[in-house]
Amino acid sequence: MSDKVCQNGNGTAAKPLTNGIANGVDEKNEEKIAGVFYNAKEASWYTYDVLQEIANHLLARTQLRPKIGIILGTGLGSLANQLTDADYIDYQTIPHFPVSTVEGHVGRLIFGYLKGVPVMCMQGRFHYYEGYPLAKCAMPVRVMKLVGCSHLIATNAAGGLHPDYKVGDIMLMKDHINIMGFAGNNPLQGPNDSRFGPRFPNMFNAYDFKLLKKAKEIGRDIGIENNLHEGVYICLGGPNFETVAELKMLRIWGVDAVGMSTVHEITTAVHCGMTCFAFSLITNLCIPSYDLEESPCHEDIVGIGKRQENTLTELVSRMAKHIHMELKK
Ligand SMILES: O=P(O)(O)O[C@H]1O[C@H](CO)[C@@H](O)[C@H]1O
Ligand SMILES: Nc1nc2[nH]cnc2c(=O)[nH]1
Repeated sequence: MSDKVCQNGNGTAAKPLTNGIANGVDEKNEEKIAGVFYNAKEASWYTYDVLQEIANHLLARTQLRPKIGIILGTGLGSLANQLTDADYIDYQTIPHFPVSTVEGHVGRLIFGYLKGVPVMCMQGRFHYYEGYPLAKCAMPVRVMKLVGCSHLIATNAAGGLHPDYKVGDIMLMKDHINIMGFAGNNPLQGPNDSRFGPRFPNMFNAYDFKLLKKAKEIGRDIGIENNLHEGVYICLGGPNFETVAELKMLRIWGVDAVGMSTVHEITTAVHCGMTCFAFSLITNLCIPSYDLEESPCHEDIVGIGKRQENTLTELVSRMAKHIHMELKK
């Protein structure tokens, strides 16, 4: 057994997390968080009017009018350090906004310029396992739309199931499996407000084919083509990582990377007509074997994101630049 903090998957000692959060619960926000646990009704509370109120609040706090929304996944938050002339808006200060409770998710919105392109960036997302209903997890996507974003770039940390994947590789998402939706849990559940989109949205081209092609081109330009893949992502509810039997099943299903986010965000974005691009940073390998000494651990996962900051910044900023130029045409 090695002496790394988290080797055996039995959980790590509770550590103080970022922005004052300890053991996953910020004392100041404990009441707010406790109030949302398992309260699915709250999801449908985010009506068009409430979301418009949030969007108006944000627009009053920044001069920027970005067309591109970015969601930074676990450990990928440092990409936000590259934003210039930025307005930082903590989630706690936004009316009706949840708070981030996970290490590696700072919990603020940033309006700024990414290599000259105006963007709206979530430095920290919301997960189902935090106790938020899926519609609430994905709610900021609708806010992005109401703020004026036509495009979404979503990033995540994920376990690599495909046998060719290595830690640090990037998997461009070409599709996903909405397994939580299979079980009747979907962010679009409940009354449909057609101002956002249709009752029965089509997910056929959820991940924009042209953007996918552009990302591969950029991958070649920045010399990461050998570490760049295209694959299928699945979001499980978490927070536990997978059993060996589950990994075996996911492989049979054609899953290449496994995580606990993104699918409900993309579903919501597609529903409201946004063009989506997403990728997974492969932070650990999901090897379906009982003979392994190591199992995934959140602290390691956060670390991989930080390590890949430069590459990820290059990819995201070049994609943003490309979208920006296309929108100008
Ligand atoms: O999907 P993101 O937020 O990138 O984070 C992934 O990494 C965390 C587990 O370490 C989980 O939250 C999982 O979803
Ligand atoms: N479910 C899941 N989420 C992850 N996020 C990062 N790695 C993993 C993983 O192996 N499994």
